[in-house]
Amino acid sequence: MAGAFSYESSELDWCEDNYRHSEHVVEYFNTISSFFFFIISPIMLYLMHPYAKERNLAIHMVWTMMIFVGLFSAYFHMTLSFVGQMLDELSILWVLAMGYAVWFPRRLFPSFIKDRSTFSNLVLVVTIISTLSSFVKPTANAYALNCFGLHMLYVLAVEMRCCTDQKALRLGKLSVALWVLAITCWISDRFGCSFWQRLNFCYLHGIWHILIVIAVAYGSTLIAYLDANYEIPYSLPGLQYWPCDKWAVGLPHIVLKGTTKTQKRC
Ligand SMILES: CCCCCCCC/C=C\CCCCCCCC(=O)N[C@@H](CO)[C@H](O)/C=C/CCCCCCCCCCCCC
Ligand SMILES: [Ca+2]
Ligand SMILES: [Zn+2]
Repeated sequence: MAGAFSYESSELDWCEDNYRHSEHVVEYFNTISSFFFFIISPIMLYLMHPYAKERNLAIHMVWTMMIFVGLFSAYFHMTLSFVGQMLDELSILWVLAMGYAVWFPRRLFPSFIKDRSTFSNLVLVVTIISTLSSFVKPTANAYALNCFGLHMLYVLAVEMRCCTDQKALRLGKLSVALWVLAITCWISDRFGCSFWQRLNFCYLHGIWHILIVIAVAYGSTLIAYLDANYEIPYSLPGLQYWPCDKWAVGLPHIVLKGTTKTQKRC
């Protein structure tokens, strides 16, 4: 058991040279880049609050758990231990499950599912089974997680088919572009390491960390915006960018221009 905590007990080893910058941190840049999750997650929690308050406070679980993804990712790259790998992968699985439970469009539910709470229970059962099966062949977990990423892209594409809202379309294109860039870095680091070592540039996995957290911020805001239009249309949801809506770059969030629960009660 103690072996599972020991340095380099994971079968995974990313392209970055081990112990290059510190004798205590196996992959330095991969560890440092995981801290991006700590920067983006609290900002997203703050920006999502008006929408979550109106829709369901459980939505905050997604970005709260992303803080743990960052923590476990940093621990994994610092040690490359088996426990670090499992914590990193299982925390991603549970964030994805949370995202599906709160945002999966109601009209795409399987016909035998009546409401969101039954759907969430189904997601919970599937996630518990996946958690247990992740110990069978741990090296396959990352690929399975990326398949969920592909499924999310499919759900987004289905939802955007009839969309004419220019701001949402732009956000959709940006999310997909960021995801493509991120996954290219992840695959290149995994399978093209000897090439990158020859160029003395072994930082693609760290760049993946930065790109994927921004892709998730963009993609999840878009899904949340489509959800708000469907579930709380009276609140007149709109899309804006933080810190300044006029800038070409920034973090997207939902603004509610119509009535809200508190206003309705008055
Ligand atoms: C309708 C469903 C909506 C769900 C929205 C939920 C959003 C949260 C999704 C995912 C969190 C991703 C976190 C990535 C953490 C990276 C840590 C890491 O690098 N781990 C690696 C080892 O260090 C590991 O090998 C990585 C495994 C692959 C993880 C793949 C996750 C899928 C990401 C999907 C993101 C889609 C973005 C949206 C684009 C439109
Ligand atoms: Ca390495
Ligand atoms: Zn990583």
